[in-house]
Amino acid sequence: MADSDATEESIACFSPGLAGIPVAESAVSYVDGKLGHLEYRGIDIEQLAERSSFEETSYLLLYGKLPTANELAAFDAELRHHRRIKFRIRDMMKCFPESAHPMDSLQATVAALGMFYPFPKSLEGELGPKTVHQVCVNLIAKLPTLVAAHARMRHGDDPIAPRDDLSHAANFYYMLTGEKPYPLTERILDVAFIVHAEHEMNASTFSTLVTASTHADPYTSISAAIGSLSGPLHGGANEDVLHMLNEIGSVENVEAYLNGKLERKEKIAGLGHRVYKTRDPRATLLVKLYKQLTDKIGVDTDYQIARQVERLSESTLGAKGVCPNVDFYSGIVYRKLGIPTDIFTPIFAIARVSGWLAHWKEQLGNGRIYRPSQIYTGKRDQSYIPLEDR
Ligand SMILES: CC(=O)SCCNC(=O)CCNC(=O)[C@H](O)C(C)(C)COP(=O)(O)OP(=O)(O)OC[C@H]1O[C@@H](n2cnc3c(N)ncnc32)[C@H](O)[C@@H]1OP(=O)(O)O
Ligand SMILES: O=C([O-])CC(=O)C(=O)O
Repeated sequence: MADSDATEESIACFSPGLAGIPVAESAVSYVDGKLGHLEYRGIDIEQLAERSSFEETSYLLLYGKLPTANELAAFDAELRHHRRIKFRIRDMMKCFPESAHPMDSLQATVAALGMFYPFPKSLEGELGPKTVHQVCVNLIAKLPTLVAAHARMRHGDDPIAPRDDLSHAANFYYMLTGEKPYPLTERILDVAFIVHAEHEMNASTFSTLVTASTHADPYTSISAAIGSLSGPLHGGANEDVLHMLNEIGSVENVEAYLNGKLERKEKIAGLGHRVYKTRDPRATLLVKLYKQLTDKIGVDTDYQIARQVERLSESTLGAKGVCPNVDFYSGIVYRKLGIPTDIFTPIFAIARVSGWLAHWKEQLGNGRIYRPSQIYTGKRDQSYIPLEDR
């Protein structure tokens, strides 16, 4: 560390990946990583998965309390009303390359939304509750439409207009496939949205907050979050898990696959978590959903391979707290619903936008610009060398 001016104090605080460093105070969700327990606004995720809807859970996250019947009806009606997207946004998506990943399309179109719905820039963050509410409704309502429209247009199909008579989950499925879902499909998608809606200070939520801390507009902040979520160490892992299951191909191949990965010290998609040192409670809920689906049609190879990966990794990785996370079992549920693999992470974003916005709202007016420090490891006091002398 010669030539650096790092102080002993800054070196002592340094935690790669900010592990264990609180960056905000928040009342949105609570995770107990040892027990594998998750609460949104104090309510156990299992209860929400059992009894709530995505619309109600979004209200809970944004407003810190369960809505009354009237409040829920009004919020739901607003969401339905704001599902449509402007034709210019659709035209813009048509110009994206056919090979564009749906997460890249989503990130770009959410950033573009900010041009259509200008947001007052304020140095003091003085924003009326109505403006803030309107932004939340607009983003939660429009994300499914953006995802479904791109998914269809990339194959040359026309986008399907949203239907106001369907729930958030049913309408997304309808816009994606052209078919109204069976009640079980609708409920499974709804619960998948609930369990993905929020997870305290994960990388994409932190991205939202870092961007918003400069008082950039919320569309820019959510676009930054979508970019963050797309990475394979975060939300993008749900897509990678399915590629891994395809690559393994059969239950008999799991052991050799795992041994190879461990020998090469490579990570296994869908396993491990910064906070959970036991099975992620959401993985358990997703297995339950999968079983509801397969009660009727029987388990398939994807699930059998995934279970074998979990079983065989227990003694090695499980022993050091590397267990299935939320991304491990979500893809096998979505595949069973006939959803294309590259739409898995966009589904995560459709759900997580409520959590991102809850944190964004919480930070409004009381945040300070994020500006951590660094430990400089470069040289000092170097002289400029003219080009001809180098
Ligand atoms: C929605 C979500 O974001 S959930 C997470 C989705 N991401 C994934 O599934 C990708 C695979 N998992 C990972 O890459 C990591 O576990 C992360 C990114 C989730 C967490 O990373 P970190 O908290 O930084 O843990 P880190 O990478 O330091 O791992 C700690 C130890 O567990 C091991 N480990 C962690 N995850 C895995 C894995 N998936 N496969 C094999 N070993 C693993 C590491 O090799 C390391 O071992 P060591 O102490 O012997 O060197
Ligand atoms: O909390 C994290 O780091 C990742 C995660 O599980 C999530 O965002 O749902």
